Amino acid sequence: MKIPVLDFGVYRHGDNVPDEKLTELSRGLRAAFTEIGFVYLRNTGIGQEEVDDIMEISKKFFLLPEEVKIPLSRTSDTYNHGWVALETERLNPSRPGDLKEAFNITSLHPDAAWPAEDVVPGFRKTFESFFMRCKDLSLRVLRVMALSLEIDVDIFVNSHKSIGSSTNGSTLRVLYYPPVQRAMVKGGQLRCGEHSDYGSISLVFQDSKGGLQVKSRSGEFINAPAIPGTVLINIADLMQRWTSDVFISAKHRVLLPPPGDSSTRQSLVFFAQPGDDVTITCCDGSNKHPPVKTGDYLLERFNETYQMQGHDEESNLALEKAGTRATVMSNKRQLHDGHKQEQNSDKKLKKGKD
Ligand SMILES: O=C(O)CCC(=O)C(=O)O
Ligand SMILES: [Fe+2]
Repeated sequence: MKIPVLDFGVYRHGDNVPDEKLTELSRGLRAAFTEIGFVYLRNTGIGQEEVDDIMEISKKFFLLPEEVKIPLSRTSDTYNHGWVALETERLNPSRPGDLKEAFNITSLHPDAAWPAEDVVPGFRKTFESFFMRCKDLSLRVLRVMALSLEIDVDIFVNSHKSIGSSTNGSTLRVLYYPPVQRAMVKGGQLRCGEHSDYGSISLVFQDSKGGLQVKSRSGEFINAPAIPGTVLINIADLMQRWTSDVFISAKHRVLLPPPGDSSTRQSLVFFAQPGDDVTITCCDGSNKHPPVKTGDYLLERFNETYQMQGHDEESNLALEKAGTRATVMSNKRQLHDGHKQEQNSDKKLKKGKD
Protein backbone atom coordinates (compact mmCIF):
# COMPACT_ATOMS: atom_id res chain seq x y z
CA MET A 1 0.00 0.00 0.00
CA LYS A 2 1.29 3.45 -0.95
CA ILE A 3 0.11 6.92 0.05
CA PRO A 4 -1.60 8.43 -3.01
CA VAL A 5 -0.39 11.66 -4.66
CA LEU A 6 -3.19 13.95 -5.88
CA ASP A 7 -3.13 17.11 -7.97
CA PHE A 8 -4.72 20.00 -6.06
CA GLY A 9 -4.14 22.42 -8.96
CA VAL A 10 -7.83 22.94 -9.68
CA TYR A 11 -8.23 24.60 -6.26
CA ARG A 12 -4.88 26.36 -6.22
CA HIS A 13 -6.22 29.83 -7.02
CA GLY A 14 -9.31 31.66 -5.85
CA ASP A 15 -11.98 30.57 -3.44
CA ASN A 16 -14.85 30.48 -5.90
CA VAL A 17 -14.15 27.18 -7.59
CA PRO A 18 -17.49 25.54 -8.49
CA ASP A 19 -18.15 22.29 -6.66
CA GLU A 20 -18.37 20.30 -9.90
CA LYS A 21 -14.77 21.20 -10.72
CA LEU A 22 -13.70 19.62 -7.45
CA THR A 23 -15.46 16.29 -7.97
CA GLU A 24 -12.46 14.32 -9.16
CA LEU A 25 -10.26 15.75 -6.43
CA SER A 26 -12.86 15.01 -3.76
CA ARG A 27 -13.15 11.39 -4.91
CA GLY A 28 -9.38 10.97 -4.66
CA LEU A 29 -9.29 12.59 -1.26
CA ARG A 30 -12.08 10.41 0.05
CA ALA A 31 -10.36 7.25 -1.12
CA ALA A 32 -7.06 8.29 0.47
CA PHE A 33 -8.56 9.35 3.78
CA THR A 34 -10.75 6.26 4.12
CA GLU A 35 -8.04 3.81 3.11
CA ILE A 36 -4.89 5.15 4.76
CA GLY A 37 -5.65 8.54 6.31
CA PHE A 38 -2.75 10.25 4.49
CA VAL A 39 -2.42 11.91 1.07
CA TYR A 40 0.23 13.91 -0.82
CA LEU A 41 -1.10 17.00 -2.62
CA ARG A 42 0.85 18.68 -5.41
CA ASN A 43 0.13 22.13 -6.85
CA THR A 44 -1.27 23.45 -3.59
CA GLY A 45 0.20 26.92 -4.10
CA ILE A 46 2.74 26.36 -1.29
CA GLY A 47 6.03 26.12 -3.15
CA GLN A 48 9.09 24.06 -2.29
CA GLU A 49 11.25 27.23 -2.09
CA GLU A 50 8.93 28.57 0.60
CA VAL A 51 9.34 25.38 2.61
CA ASP A 52 13.13 25.34 2.08
CA ASP A 53 13.34 28.97 3.30
CA ILE A 54 11.43 28.26 6.45
CA MET A 55 13.53 25.15 7.18
CA GLU A 56 16.69 27.25 6.79
CA ILE A 57 15.48 30.00 9.12
CA SER A 58 14.27 27.52 11.71
CA LYS A 59 17.59 25.68 11.66
CA LYS A 60 19.32 28.96 12.56
CA PHE A 61 17.04 29.15 15.57
CA PHE A 62 17.59 25.55 16.69
CA LEU A 63 21.37 25.90 16.45
CA LEU A 64 21.36 28.84 18.90
CA PRO A 65 22.80 28.20 22.38
CA GLU A 66 20.28 26.90 24.92
CA GLU A 67 20.44 30.09 26.99
CA VAL A 68 18.90 31.98 24.08
CA LYS A 69 16.15 29.39 23.55
CA ILE A 70 15.23 28.75 27.19
CA PRO A 71 13.51 32.16 27.74
CA LEU A 72 11.33 31.34 24.71
CA SER A 73 10.16 28.05 26.22
CA ARG A 74 6.55 27.06 25.81
CA THR A 75 4.57 27.36 29.04
CA SER A 76 0.97 26.30 29.55
CA ASP A 77 -0.27 29.87 29.77
CA THR A 78 1.17 31.07 26.50
CA TYR A 79 -1.19 29.41 24.07
CA ASN A 80 1.14 26.46 23.61
CA HIS A 81 3.49 28.86 21.88
CA GLY A 82 7.26 28.55 22.19
CA TRP A 83 10.32 26.35 22.30
CA VAL A 84 10.20 22.71 23.44
CA ALA A 85 13.56 21.19 24.44
CA LEU A 86 15.01 17.82 23.37
CA GLU A 87 13.39 14.78 25.06
CA THR A 88 10.69 16.93 26.68
CA GLU A 89 7.78 15.38 24.81
CA ARG A 90 6.82 11.77 24.43
CA LEU A 91 4.47 11.28 21.53
CA ASN A 92 4.17 7.74 22.76
CA PRO A 93 4.16 7.99 26.57
CA SER A 94 5.37 4.41 26.92
CA ARG A 95 8.69 5.44 25.42
CA PRO A 96 11.45 7.76 26.68
CA GLY A 97 11.35 11.42 25.51
CA ASP A 98 11.48 11.98 21.75
CA LEU A 99 14.86 12.94 20.30
CA LYS A 100 13.62 16.21 18.84
CA GLU A 101 13.28 19.91 19.57
CA ALA A 102 10.32 22.01 18.49
CA PHE A 103 9.09 25.57 18.23
CA ASN A 104 5.29 25.97 18.33
CA ILE A 105 3.22 28.84 17.06
CA THR A 106 -0.30 28.31 18.35
CA SER A 107 -1.91 31.63 17.72
CA LEU A 108 -0.80 34.96 16.38
CA HIS A 109 -1.38 36.50 19.82
CA PRO A 110 0.55 39.78 20.29
CA ASP A 111 2.04 38.64 23.63
CA ALA A 112 3.65 35.52 22.20
CA ALA A 113 7.46 35.50 22.53
CA TRP A 114 9.61 35.22 19.41
CA PRO A 115 13.37 35.07 18.77
CA ALA A 116 14.74 38.62 18.50
CA GLU A 117 14.91 39.97 14.95
CA ASP A 118 18.67 40.56 15.18
CA VAL A 119 19.23 36.98 16.43
CA VAL A 120 17.22 35.17 13.73
CA PRO A 121 16.31 37.75 11.07
CA GLY A 122 12.96 37.12 9.40
CA PHE A 123 11.87 34.34 11.79
CA ARG A 124 8.64 35.90 13.05
CA LYS A 125 7.54 37.37 9.73
CA THR A 126 8.22 34.14 7.87
CA PHE A 127 6.40 31.98 10.39
CA GLU A 128 3.40 34.26 10.73
CA SER A 129 3.01 34.36 7.01
CA PHE A 130 3.47 30.58 6.64
CA PHE A 131 0.90 30.02 9.39
CA MET A 132 -1.66 31.92 7.33
CA ARG A 133 -0.68 30.04 4.16
CA CYS A 134 -1.31 26.78 6.00
CA LYS A 135 -4.64 28.09 7.31
CA ASP A 136 -5.69 28.96 3.77
CA LEU A 137 -4.74 25.54 2.40
CA SER A 138 -6.40 23.78 5.34
CA LEU A 139 -9.69 25.56 4.71
CA ARG A 140 -9.62 24.52 1.05
CA VAL A 141 -8.83 20.92 1.89
CA LEU A 142 -11.58 20.92 4.52
CA ARG A 143 -14.06 22.15 1.93
CA VAL A 144 -13.14 19.37 -0.50
CA MET A 145 -13.38 16.86 2.33
CA ALA A 146 -16.95 17.97 3.13
CA LEU A 147 -17.78 17.76 -0.55
CA SER A 148 -16.41 14.23 -0.68
CA LEU A 149 -18.71 13.20 2.17
CA GLU A 150 -21.72 14.82 0.48
CA ILE A 151 -22.49 16.92 3.54
CA ASP A 152 -22.89 20.71 3.92
CA VAL A 153 -19.85 21.91 1.99
CA ASP A 154 -19.04 24.66 4.54
CA ILE A 155 -19.43 22.62 7.70
CA PHE A 156 -15.73 22.07 8.35
CA VAL A 157 -14.61 25.43 6.95
CA ASN A 158 -16.95 27.43 9.19
CA SER A 159 -15.65 25.59 12.25
CA HIS A 160 -12.06 26.50 11.44
CA LYS A 161 -12.41 30.17 10.57
CA SER A 162 -11.00 31.18 13.98
CA ILE A 163 -7.60 29.59 13.21
CA GLY A 164 -4.93 32.07 14.29
CA SER A 165 -6.98 33.57 17.12
CA SER A 166 -6.70 32.89 20.85
CA THR A 167 -9.93 30.81 20.80
CA ASN A 168 -8.42 28.27 18.43
CA GLY A 169 -5.58 25.88 19.26
CA SER A 170 -4.31 25.28 15.72
CA THR A 171 -0.52 25.11 15.81
CA LEU A 172 2.33 25.51 13.36
CA ARG A 173 5.20 23.46 14.70
CA VAL A 174 8.70 23.35 13.35
CA LEU A 175 10.78 20.35 14.38
CA TYR A 176 14.51 19.72 14.54
CA TYR A 177 15.99 16.27 15.05
CA PRO A 178 19.68 16.61 16.00
CA PRO A 179 22.33 13.99 15.13
CA VAL A 180 21.74 10.82 17.14
CA GLN A 181 24.57 9.52 19.32
CA ARG A 182 23.75 5.85 19.58
CA ALA A 183 25.66 5.41 22.83
CA MET A 184 23.34 7.93 24.49
CA VAL A 185 20.04 6.47 23.23
CA LYS A 186 17.75 5.04 25.90
CA GLY A 187 15.93 1.71 25.44
CA GLY A 188 12.90 2.18 23.17
CA GLN A 189 13.75 5.80 22.42
CA LEU A 190 12.81 7.11 18.96
CA ARG A 191 13.05 10.40 17.13
CA CYS A 192 9.27 10.58 17.26
CA GLY A 193 7.22 7.86 18.97
CA GLU A 194 4.22 6.34 17.20
CA HIS A 195 1.08 8.42 17.72
CA SER A 196 -1.99 9.78 15.98
CA ASP A 197 -2.57 13.52 15.74
CA TYR A 198 -5.14 15.25 17.82
CA GLY A 199 -7.18 17.77 15.84
CA SER A 200 -8.79 17.88 12.39
CA ILE A 201 -6.07 17.63 9.75
CA SER A 202 -2.29 18.01 9.82
CA LEU A 203 -0.13 19.43 7.02
CA VAL A 204 3.34 17.85 7.06
CA PHE A 205 6.49 19.10 5.33
CA GLN A 206 9.69 17.06 5.64
CA ASP A 207 13.20 17.90 4.55
CA SER A 208 14.70 15.82 1.74
CA LYS A 209 15.67 12.97 4.07
CA GLY A 210 12.07 11.97 4.78
CA GLY A 211 11.92 9.42 7.59
CA LEU A 212 8.23 9.52 8.45
CA GLN A 213 6.43 6.15 8.61
CA VAL A 214 2.67 5.60 8.61
CA LYS A 215 0.80 2.61 10.03
CA SER A 216 -1.44 1.01 7.44
CA ARG A 217 -4.75 -0.70 8.19
CA SER A 218 -3.03 -4.06 8.05
CA GLY A 219 -0.75 -2.91 10.85
CA GLU A 220 2.58 -2.53 9.02
CA PHE A 221 4.47 0.76 8.90
CA ILE A 222 5.06 2.11 5.40
CA ASN A 223 7.47 4.87 4.41
CA ALA A 224 6.09 8.34 3.73
CA PRO A 225 9.10 9.83 1.91
CA ALA A 226 9.56 13.54 1.20
CA ILE A 227 8.17 14.30 -2.26
CA PRO A 228 9.43 17.76 -3.33
CA GLY A 229 6.70 20.26 -4.11
CA THR A 230 3.98 18.32 -2.28
CA VAL A 231 2.24 18.73 1.05
CA LEU A 232 1.51 15.57 3.00
CA ILE A 233 -1.87 15.78 4.72
CA ASN A 234 -3.28 13.46 7.35
CA ILE A 235 -6.52 13.00 9.24
CA ALA A 236 -6.33 13.54 12.99
CA ASP A 237 -8.42 12.05 15.81
CA LEU A 238 -11.12 14.72 16.10
CA MET A 239 -11.83 14.48 12.38
CA GLN A 240 -12.05 10.69 12.58
CA ARG A 241 -14.65 11.11 15.30
CA TRP A 242 -16.47 13.87 13.38
CA THR A 243 -16.76 11.61 10.32
CA SER A 244 -18.00 8.63 12.38
CA ASP A 245 -14.69 6.86 11.69
CA VAL A 246 -15.07 7.11 7.91
CA PHE A 247 -11.79 9.02 7.70
CA ILE A 248 -8.89 7.34 9.46
CA SER A 249 -6.48 8.99 11.89
CA ALA A 250 -3.44 6.78 11.28
CA LYS A 251 -0.54 6.34 13.64
CA HIS A 252 2.84 7.53 12.45
CA ARG A 253 6.40 7.74 13.74
CA VAL A 254 10.00 8.68 12.96
CA LEU A 255 12.60 6.00 13.72
CA LEU A 256 16.24 6.57 14.63
CA PRO A 257 18.64 6.95 11.68
CA PRO A 258 20.77 3.86 10.92
CA PRO A 259 23.88 3.46 13.14
CA GLY A 260 26.70 5.69 11.88
CA ASP A 261 24.33 8.15 10.22
CA SER A 262 24.90 11.44 12.03
CA SER A 263 22.61 13.56 9.88
CA THR A 264 20.02 15.94 11.25
CA ARG A 265 16.37 15.97 10.22
CA GLN A 266 13.83 18.77 9.98
CA SER A 267 10.10 18.90 9.48
CA LEU A 268 7.19 21.31 9.80
CA VAL A 269 3.66 20.40 10.81
CA PHE A 270 0.53 22.54 10.80
CA PHE A 271 -2.13 21.08 13.09
CA ALA A 272 -5.54 22.46 12.09
CA GLN A 273 -8.23 22.37 14.77
CA PRO A 274 -11.79 23.71 15.06
CA GLY A 275 -12.40 26.68 17.36
CA ASP A 276 -12.61 25.80 21.07
CA ASP A 277 -16.33 26.61 21.25
CA VAL A 278 -17.30 24.48 18.23
CA THR A 279 -19.46 21.45 19.04
CA ILE A 280 -18.50 18.39 17.04
CA THR A 281 -21.40 16.12 16.10
CA CYS A 282 -21.06 13.08 13.83
CA CYS A 283 -21.54 14.58 10.40
CA ASP A 284 -23.57 11.61 9.11
CA GLY A 285 -26.27 12.32 11.70
CA SER A 286 -25.45 9.11 13.59
CA ASN A 287 -24.75 8.84 17.32
CA LYS A 288 -21.59 6.85 16.85
CA HIS A 289 -19.81 9.40 19.02
CA PRO A 290 -21.77 11.80 21.23
CA PRO A 291 -21.54 15.54 20.45
CA VAL A 292 -18.58 17.19 22.14
CA LYS A 293 -17.38 20.75 22.40
CA THR A 294 -13.87 21.06 21.02
CA GLY A 295 -12.59 22.81 24.17
CA ASP A 296 -14.11 20.13 26.44
CA TYR A 297 -12.74 17.41 24.23
CA LEU A 298 -9.30 18.90 24.66
CA LEU A 299 -9.68 18.96 28.40
CA GLU A 300 -10.93 15.37 28.51
CA ARG A 301 -7.98 14.28 26.48
CA PHE A 302 -5.78 16.10 28.89
CA ASN A 303 -7.35 14.43 31.91
CA GLU A 304 -6.87 11.01 30.37
CA THR A 305 -3.26 11.84 29.78
CA TYR A 306 -2.91 12.86 33.36
CA GLN A 307 -4.42 9.62 34.61
CA MET A 308 -2.13 7.63 32.36
CA GLN A 309 0.80 9.06 34.24
CA GLY A 310 -0.10 6.75 37.13
CA HIS A 311 0.58 3.67 35.00
CA ASP A 312 3.95 2.06 35.00
CA GLU A 313 5.76 1.50 31.73
CA GLU A 314 4.72 -2.13 31.50
CA SER A 315 0.99 -1.61 31.94
CA ASN A 316 1.10 1.37 29.62
CA LEU A 317 2.74 -0.73 26.94
CA ALA A 318 0.16 -3.48 27.48
CA LEU A 319 -2.62 -0.95 27.01
CA GLU A 320 -0.91 0.38 23.93
CA LYS A 321 -0.69 -3.12 22.47
CA ALA A 322 -4.37 -3.61 23.20
CA GLY A 323 -4.96 -0.45 21.19
CA THR A 324 -6.93 1.30 23.90
CA ARG A 325 -8.31 4.67 23.05
CA ALA A 326 -7.03 6.07 26.33
CA THR A 327 -3.46 5.48 25.31
CA VAL A 328 -3.98 6.98 21.88
CA MET A 329 -5.65 9.95 23.47
CA SER A 330 -2.92 10.42 25.97
CA ASN A 331 -0.39 10.46 23.15
CA LYS A 332 -2.26 13.22 21.47
CA ARG A 333 -2.82 15.48 24.40
CA GLN A 334 0.72 15.22 25.46
CA LEU A 335 2.20 16.34 22.23
CA HIS A 336 -0.04 18.59 20.33
CA ASP A 337 -1.86 20.52 22.90
CA GLY A 338 1.01 20.68 25.25
CA HIS A 339 -1.36 20.94 28.15
CA LYS A 340 0.75 18.49 29.86
CA GLN A 341 4.40 17.88 29.85
CA GLU A 342 5.83 15.47 32.34
CA GLN A 343 6.78 18.12 34.80
CA ASN A 344 3.51 20.04 34.65
CA SER A 345 1.48 20.35 37.81
CA ASP A 346 -2.24 19.60 37.95
CA LYS A 347 -2.91 23.29 38.42
CA LYS A 348 -0.90 24.21 35.38
CA LEU A 349 -2.74 21.60 33.38
CA LYS A 350 -6.12 22.91 34.41
CA LYS A 351 -5.43 26.37 33.16
CA GLY A 352 -3.57 25.06 30.15
CA LYS A 353 -6.36 25.54 27.62
CA ASP A 354 -7.01 29.18 26.86
O1 LIG B 1 8.55 15.03 12.04
C1 LIG B 1 7.65 14.54 11.37
O2 LIG B 1 7.81 14.24 10.17
C2 LIG B 1 6.31 14.21 11.97
C3 LIG B 1 6.08 14.79 13.32
C4 LIG B 1 4.72 14.44 13.81
O3 LIG B 1 4.08 13.52 13.40
C5 LIG B 1 4.07 15.29 14.83
O4 LIG B 1 4.73 16.19 15.37
O5 LIG B 1 2.88 15.06 15.11
FE1 LIG C 1 2.04 13.55 14.14
